Amino acid sequence: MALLDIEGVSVSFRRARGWFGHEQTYVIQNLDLSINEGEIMAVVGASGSGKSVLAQAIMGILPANAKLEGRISYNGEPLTPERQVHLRGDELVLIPQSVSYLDPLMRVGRQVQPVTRDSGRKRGFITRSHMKKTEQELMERYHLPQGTAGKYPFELSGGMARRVLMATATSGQPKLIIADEPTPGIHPEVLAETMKQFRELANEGVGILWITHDVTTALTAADRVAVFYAGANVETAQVDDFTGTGERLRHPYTKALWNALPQNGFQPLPGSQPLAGQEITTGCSFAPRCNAATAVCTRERPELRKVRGGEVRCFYVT
Ligand SMILES: Nc1ncnc2c1ncn2[C@@H]1O[C@H](COP(=O)(O)OP(=O)(O)OP(=O)(O)O)[C@@H](O)[C@H]1O
Ligand code: NI
Repeated sequence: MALLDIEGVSVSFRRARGWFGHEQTYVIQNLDLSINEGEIMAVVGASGSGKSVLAQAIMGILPANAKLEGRISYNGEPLTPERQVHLRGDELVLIPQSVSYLDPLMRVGRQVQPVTRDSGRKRGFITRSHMKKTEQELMERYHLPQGTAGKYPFELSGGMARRVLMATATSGQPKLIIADEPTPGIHPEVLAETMKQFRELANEGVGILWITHDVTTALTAADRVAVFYAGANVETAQVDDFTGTGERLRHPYTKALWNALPQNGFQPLPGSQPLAGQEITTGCSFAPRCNAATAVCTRERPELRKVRGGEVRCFYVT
């Protein structure tokens, strides 16, 4: 049983249209994805492919105008809004894409919990010893300069803020971490630290969903890589599949992503990702850019199927 199981999940936003009308725009379509205990699953995909929206859906923090369909299970049971509230910030944590998730009016030290939780500590009531412990931890474990705990978020540099977010998320006893990396990437040093900490946590059994737009980075630390295209996961590959000219990769989009990397010859993929639409796409969302597409690809939507130890959403991959 997977730690997190996402089955047939779609997310749409309700937007005003004209004077009185509304329309639903689908940004995630029939997504299937699972994360096991102790596994780092990287999610890669172009900007706007729905990665952060998926993170919000799992955490239960989608905006009010969003509609979620499908099933998300955690530990074998449906992840209901009640369970999300109960688990959030505890077993289930988010390292958000932007620092704007930190409370701008609260000193950093109050937003980070020390590793050993003070028993009976109540929210809002922070003792001097708590602040001291937090300060020490920020310095030792997260390499932040002395005095960080007393600062406000706006006083932090990008790299420092990232470390604080990491500290906030990992200081309890998380079982599932959703890490949404900022675009463009984070400071290489902070990234290296983060990846090391993720691996340690994964070794302890924590499942990690690691959202990044950068394939090269994903490959350095992940176990599996889920590739998003226009709101759907087109492939789940093993890290080892990314090799050579991409002959072990399954989906044409994953191959194109791989071959577009500077070290693989910078071969660009013509065209662009389709925009979010009013309805779930009938055909394959990649068909307009695919050399191998046939009539069936624009007519029918391929299901995710298991191929060579991975998963792919394409009729023709063998
Ligand atoms: N609150 C919202 N209301 C309406 N549309 C939204 C909202 N939030 C996100 N979207 C749309 O959903 C789509 C997916 O956005 P998302 O932020 O998940 O992309 P992403 O894959 O995380 O991109 P990036 O790599 O740039 O972070 C985009 O088209 C975006 O405009
Ligand atoms: Ni994002």
